[in-house]
This record gives sequence, C-alpha cells and structure tokens, in this order.
Amino acid sequence: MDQKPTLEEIRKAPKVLLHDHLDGGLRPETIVDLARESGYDRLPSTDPDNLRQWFHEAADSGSLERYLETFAHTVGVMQTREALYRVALECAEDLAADGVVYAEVRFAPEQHTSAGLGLDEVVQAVLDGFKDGSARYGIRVGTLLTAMRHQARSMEIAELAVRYRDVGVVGFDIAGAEAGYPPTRHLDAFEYLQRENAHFTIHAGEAFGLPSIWQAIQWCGADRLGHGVRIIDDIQVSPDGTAKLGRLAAYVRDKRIPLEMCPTSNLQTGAAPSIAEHPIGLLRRLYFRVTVNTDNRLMSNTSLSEEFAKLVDAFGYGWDDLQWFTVNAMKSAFIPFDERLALINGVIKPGFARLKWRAGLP
Ligand SMILES: O=c1[nH]cnc2c1ncn2[C@H]1C[C@H](O)[C@@H](CO)O1
Ligand SMILES: [Zn+2]
Repeated sequence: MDQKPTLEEIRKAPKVLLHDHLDGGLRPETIVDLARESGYDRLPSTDPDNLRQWFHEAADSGSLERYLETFAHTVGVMQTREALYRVALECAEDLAADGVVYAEVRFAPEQHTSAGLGLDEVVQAVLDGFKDGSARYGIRVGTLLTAMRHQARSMEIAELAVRYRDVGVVGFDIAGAEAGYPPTRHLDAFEYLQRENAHFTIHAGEAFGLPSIWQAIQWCGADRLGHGVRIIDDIQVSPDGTAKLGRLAAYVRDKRIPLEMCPTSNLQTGAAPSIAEHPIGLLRRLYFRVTVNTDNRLMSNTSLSEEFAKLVDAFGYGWDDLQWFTVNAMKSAFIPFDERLALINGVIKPGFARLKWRAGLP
C-alpha cells in the first residue's frame, strides 16, 4: 500500500492554521460581488476566474513590496460592516471545508476605515462573522489584530487587541513591507502588550534578515515569528549534513519559539527559491518548532492541505511529520493551555490515528 499521504487524505486530517490573512483569502466571486455593491471600479477583471488568475500572477512577483500591492483590491472591497462580516463568515467556511479545526486569522483594522467605519465597528463586524461561521461550520477561529509597520497606529491597535481579548481577539501582529520598517519602530506597543500579559507575533525574517528576527525576539519579546525563514542565515551546514547553530538560531530553537512558515508565499516574494530548497526542510530536521501555514490563500492560490501536499512531494513527509507540524501549531496557539491540550488530545491525535489506521500504518 502507498503510504504517502494524498491531497484527499490530507484534507480529512484535523489541521491547525496560525498564519492566514483575512484580506488575503477572499473568494474571487465575493470580490466581484462586493465591488459591484460598493461601486469599487478598479478591479483588474470582473470575471471571477480571470480575477483568481490575476491575483496569483500579480503576487508572483519576486518581491514582497509588489506582492503587497495586490491587497489594494481586497482591502478596497472590505470597507463596510456587511462586507467584513461576509468575508469573515466565508473564511470560516472555506477553512472548515479544508479540514482546519483551529485557525488564527489576522487582518489590519486600520485599513478598513476609509468609508467611515470606526476601528471598533471593523473589529466587531469581523468577530461576528467568525462567531457565526465557527458555529455554522464547526471550526474554532481566533482573531489576531495586525498593525501596519509603515504606519504609526500600532499602539492604538494594540489597545484594541487588549480591549477585545475576551470576545475573540487572541493576539496582535505587525505586517507590511519589512525592509526599512524594523520591529523596534513599534516598541511601545509591544511593551504595552507585555505589561498586559497579551500575546503577539511579528512578521520577521521574510524580506529582511537576522537583525529583524533578533529585534523581534530580543527587543520586542515576540511569542512567535511570522515566517522567520532567514533564521537559516545563522546556521552552517557542513557537507556531511551536520549543522552548527549561531547564538540567535540556538536561542530560537532552545526557547521553542514557533516559526509560522508559509512555503508558497515565500516562493512568490523571493524569500525561498523552491519548495525543495525551502528552509523548512532543514529547520524541521533540526527540530525547530516549525508550523505550516497559508499566509494568503488567494494570492498564493493555495490551502493548508495543498501546502502540506507540496511538502510531502518535496521532502517525502509521512503522517507522523504532518501530525508533528500540527501538534506544534496547536501548542503554539494563543488560546489558553487547557483548550490547546483538549484539541490535541480530543481532536488532533484521534483524527491522525484514524487516517494512519486507514493507511495501514501502526
Ligand atoms: O507575508 C506577508 N508579509 C508582510 N505583510 C503581509 C504579508 N501578507 C500579507 N501582508 C499584509 C497585507 C495585508 O493587507 C496586511 C493585513 O492582513 O498584511
Ligand atoms: Zn503574513
């Protein structure tokens, strides 16, 4: 029997997704509907299939800055309460259909106020969509509030995250162009969150190298790293395969700092040359706390199951590897420990056991 997990089987596995952008995962049909309803007339195409292809090709640019330009069109149609609610509800539906049992989905409230909504209204609309979507489709979704790193609203967004922490917001993040916008630019927000015992992740080590990762961890106190692929710049691999870790890489591994890796997204922005050469192979071999994520399902034309299937093809991963990535992600989530444990023991382990049993594995 072929024991390599197939895409169909992977879809059935109970998966955990920690890094997914709400404004990077819209259905093309929904973008067209919302543009028509709101009078947004700058879409590159009003045909959903063409639009799907346009996003994928435009994002396939080799640069994070050009990749990020495509978000003008998704953010452009997410400016009303109804639009935000619909996008959040459909996000929960799409993730559940892919077999995701727990997700943390992020978005930047400050980008959704151009038609007059206040930050609180924006957050409430998204939380309502996730709440209804979770109940309807049998998935748990936590929200991360993102501040844009080139703007100066991180303190305000951090306060918003703390204000909504008991009603669905589980953490905070910064995103956007990395080069020229170091995490320490937002140090006051991170210090505030730490005083509030709140959780946060930082996009770091994607389009910029070790200094960004070092600042995110040692200055800002990040709980997790968004991408973090450039940590391999601090690892030397000898021809015989043995690896020597520098001090920062050793710290990240010793402290079990979770890496939110997004393979396909990294190919599109030029952060990795191919799936087979993606740092995830080495980092998994060295037992860093690696997790697998989608980043932007629309721009990368992907799903969590497809990301796993690509890794299975490139690295020969089996069920035990996929379960290891999944348990890593669940351990690294921002919800309370007892809830994480309940999902690991009550959902993830039994779900993988069933799939392994069907594949004839012990
Ligand atoms: O991979 C990324 N790196 C940095 N910023 C990103 C990435 N993917 C999405 N973003 C930005 C664009 C979105 O508008 C914003 C909030 O979700 O986050
Ligand atoms: Zn991201």
